[in-house]
This record gives sequence, structure tokens and C-alpha cells, in this order.
Amino acid sequence: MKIRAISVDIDGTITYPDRRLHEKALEAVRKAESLGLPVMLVTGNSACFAYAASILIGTSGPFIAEDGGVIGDKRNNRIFLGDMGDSMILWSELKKRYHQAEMSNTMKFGERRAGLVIKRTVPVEAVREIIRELGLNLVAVDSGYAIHVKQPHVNKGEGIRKACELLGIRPEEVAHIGDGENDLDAFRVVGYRVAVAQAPESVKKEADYVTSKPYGEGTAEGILHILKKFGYI
Ligand SMILES: O=C(O)COP(=O)(O)O
Ligand SMILES: [Mg+2]
Repeated sequence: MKIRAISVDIDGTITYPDRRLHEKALEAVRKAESLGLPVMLVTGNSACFAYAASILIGTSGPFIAEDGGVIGDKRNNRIFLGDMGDSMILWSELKKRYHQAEMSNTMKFGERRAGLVIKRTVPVEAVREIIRELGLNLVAVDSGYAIHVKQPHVNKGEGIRKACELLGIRPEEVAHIGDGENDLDAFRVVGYRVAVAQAPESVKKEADYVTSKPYGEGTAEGILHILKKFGYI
């Protein structure tokens, strides 16, 4: 089995718990890149966020943003794999029932194109209940940092498939590292799966390797593990 790219989640995976970039994860990503293994950022964050992160970190693979809704590259070309769909119908119903419901800060300036992101002030089950009741063509996923409401075909797995077409490799040749339930869709399409230590059980049980350290430090460990296991070092 050959691994030709690493895809890595951002929040909780290359960061500290509070979302600051972890130096050890940064070093490990750069090491993979220096050994000729392209890294792709795969995140629930908006495309502008992923675009900036990709440039600052120095990842050479395409980035996948909005939980698979948008693929982008260094020249800021973008491919959209989804749109807002029924998400505003969901939002008006949610707001009626839960006064504490709040959109993510990244919803403010029309930055998002492929789904609604809400703060974790309402349980994901409440959102799912409204989707079921109204028969909306949406799914709700809790990344551990926010609740993502999107069309069912929008997910990190489909995003990785599209990014692989751009790279000219197969999804089975990708190793993915993540920490949240939104990473499970990525796990479904890739050839090798790494969960960082603080990931929920549902994610760890699907992983080929679970790191001993959490957050960015765990990812540094996970990247080194991949580099060794697949003969890069
Ligand atoms: O945007 C989020 O909710 C979390 O982003 P992540 O997919 O990079 O962890
Ligand atoms: Mg995450």
C-alpha cells in the first residue's frame, strides 16, 4: 500500500484546544512536505480561513473547506460541491424554538456558501429533530467546535475524492488525521486513518492508529507514524 498525500483536519488536530496553531504539528506538516508528501487541509472552517491557513502553513495540496463543500488551491481557484440548500428554512425554525441559537461568526459576511454553521448552544439532536420533522434535505454534524448543517452529499469524504482528482491520485492513497465526527466521512474514503487522543470514541474506534498525545502534539506524532510506516523516513 502506498500513501501519496496526507489530509489533515484543522481545529483540534493541528491546533491547541483553543484553536491556536500547534508548533509541533506545523513542524511535522512541513517535514511531510519536505519529503515530497503533499498535505491537504480538510476542515469545517470557511474557505477564506482554509486558504490563509494553507499559505501560512505551507501545504501544497488543495484545501477542502466547509466540511467538503468547497475545494480550493493556492491560486484561490474554488470548486463548490454544495450550496445553502434548505439550511435557511432550518435556521428560521430553530430560532423560533431556541432563543439561544446563534450562527457561527463565520456566517456574518456571506463567507459561507455550502452550509449553515451554528454555535454549540443547542444540542445537535435538536437540530436533527427539526430536519426530520420538516423533511429537509440536510444533515447536522457536530465537529466538536460547531454544528454544521449541510446537504447530505457535502462531507469531507466527497471533498477528498474531488481533491484527489486534482492531485491525480486515488483516495485510498491518502492518510487522514482528525479529531471530530465530521472526520468520519473522511475516514470512509481514505486508505489510512489516524485519530488524535482526545477524539470521541466514535472516531477512535474507526481509526487504524490512535495517537498517545492529544491535539497538535498528537498530530505531530501521527504524521511521524505515517512517514515511518509508509517508508518516507
Ligand atoms: O469548523 C469547525 O467546526 C471545525 O473545523 P475542523 O473540521 O477543522 O475541526
Ligand atoms: Mg477538528
